Amino acid sequence: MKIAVIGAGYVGSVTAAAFAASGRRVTVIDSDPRKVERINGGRSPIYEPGLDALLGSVVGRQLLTASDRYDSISEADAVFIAVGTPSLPDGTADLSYVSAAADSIGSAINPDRFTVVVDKSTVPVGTAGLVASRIEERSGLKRGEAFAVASNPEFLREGYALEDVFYPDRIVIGTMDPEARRILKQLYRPLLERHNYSSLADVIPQPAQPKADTIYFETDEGSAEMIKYVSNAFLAVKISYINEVAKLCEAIGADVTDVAAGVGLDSRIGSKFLQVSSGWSGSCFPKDTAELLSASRKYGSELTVVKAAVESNRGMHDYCVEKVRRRLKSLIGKRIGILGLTFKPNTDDARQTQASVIIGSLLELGATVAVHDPQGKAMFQALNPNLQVRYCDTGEETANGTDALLLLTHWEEYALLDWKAMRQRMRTPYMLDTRNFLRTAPWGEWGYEYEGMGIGTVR
Ligand SMILES: NC(=O)c1ccc[n+]([C@@H]2O[C@H](COP(=O)([O-])OP(=O)(O)OC[C@H]3O[C@@H](n4cnc5c(N)ncnc54)[C@H](O)[C@@H]3O)[C@@H](O)[C@H]2O)c1
Ligand SMILES: O=c1ccn([C@@H]2O[C@H](COP(=O)(O)OP(=O)(O)O[C@H]3O[C@H](CO)[C@@H](O)[C@H](O)[C@H]3O)[C@@H](O)[C@H]2O)c(=O)[nH]1
Repeated sequence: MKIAVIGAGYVGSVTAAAFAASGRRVTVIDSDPRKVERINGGRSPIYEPGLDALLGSVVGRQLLTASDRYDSISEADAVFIAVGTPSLPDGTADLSYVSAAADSIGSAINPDRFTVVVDKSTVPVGTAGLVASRIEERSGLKRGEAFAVASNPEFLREGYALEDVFYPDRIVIGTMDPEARRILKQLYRPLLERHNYSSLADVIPQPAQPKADTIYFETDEGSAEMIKYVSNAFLAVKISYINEVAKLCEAIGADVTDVAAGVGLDSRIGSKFLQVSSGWSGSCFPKDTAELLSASRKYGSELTVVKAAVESNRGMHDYCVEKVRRRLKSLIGKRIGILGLTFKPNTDDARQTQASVIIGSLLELGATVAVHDPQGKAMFQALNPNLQVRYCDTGEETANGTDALLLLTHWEEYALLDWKAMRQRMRTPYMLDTRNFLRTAPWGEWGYEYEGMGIGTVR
């Protein structure tokens, strides 16, 4: 079977590599020639643990090539669309990249063979129909005859993308076309059965925990498209809930870590996504909650729970700034060090990260800010040209002369810093750990004033 994947970003490059590792011949198409060149050189276009080695292996075995041309579409049994769907200013999803990809597929599709076009991008209900009409317009073909369209949302998490694509909880397929269902089931069989993995054992990660079998779930296009948004919004609501509980724990005199652990022991609730933070962020939750909310309003059925989570989340960013302001009295002329610019560890993705909001507020309140991130500096700098901050090469340098350090992202590298020595670099030894990541260290002994999140003084 031959596959084409359009878009070599966080989803497309991982998807393409996983299909190639399961024995398919894959072409990944991207309009950015730098990404194409990197992949053809056997290197990852993004920072994602394990992806360099996997791409090196499948490119080396000639199972995967990259191109900026669409020629390979004419030979593909399945074409996956994995281009970006960022937010427009009104919160709705920008479908211009998906539309452009559909047009290019329409121009290149082979009328003499059946092709299933699969939407892996996160898109609103109805987009499968839009993709089909654009292909019909360009090609003169009829949906259901020479081609079909399916929705196959992706659920991978950045930083764990390989584990998530090789051992997913579920694969959701949205199409009522029987031929498309047959092709996709055949395509996913090696990943479902995990039988090809042994030959690539050196480049496919072992899951941290034993993984249950993957559920293969078939439905219609619209329901599949909806499943993706509802899943992301559900997770965002869950985090917002525990973050609000953290604030209450501080006020009432309880410890949110224990509260979350105890609550999560109920198997109906589960322990995942109950980690307190300065708020959820990144390239998915903010845009996907915005699109879902906007769709719910359009159809007169506003999802007020999601609306509350979005508002609460912004409040969480502000709460962190307020904690620092309260401790330092005023921020005018104060020097703040920020550890972590990405929305979570093990990624270089700095799109819509909470760090940009928090830093913006600190600067507005008169502070000067020094920042560090192990991987996210380049993207953060490119996306936030107006934030006047000093970029540091190390965590140690970030601490120099500061009145407060804020740990925003729990990179493992920050656990390894010599915190005792870091204290000597600071002007005022105040540390706000927004993830409760380093809370067990002997901060008092080292002369710090340490604050976590949601750790109230027990009365
Ligand atoms: N990032 C994630 O963790 C994640 C997880 C699940 C789902 N998603 C969804 O998957 C989609 C892709 O997200 P991403 O983070 O991989 O985006 P991305 O921006 O990292 O990658 C998109 C790629 O598509 C390329 N591209 C855009 N238009 C093109 C065209 N017409 N032809 C060829 N290439 C084109 C871009 O150059 C870019 O490399 C989004 O809808 C997103 O919501 C993302
Ligand atoms: O207990 C938690 C878990 C996460 N977060 C934060 O929530 C955000 C999102 O985290 P995560 O979901 O791990 O990252 P993503 O890579 O954005 O993955 C989400 O978004 C993807 C894109 O749609 C989906 O594919 C994934 O299933 C979904 O988890 C980040 O800011 C995290 O720091 C918390 O604050 N507490």
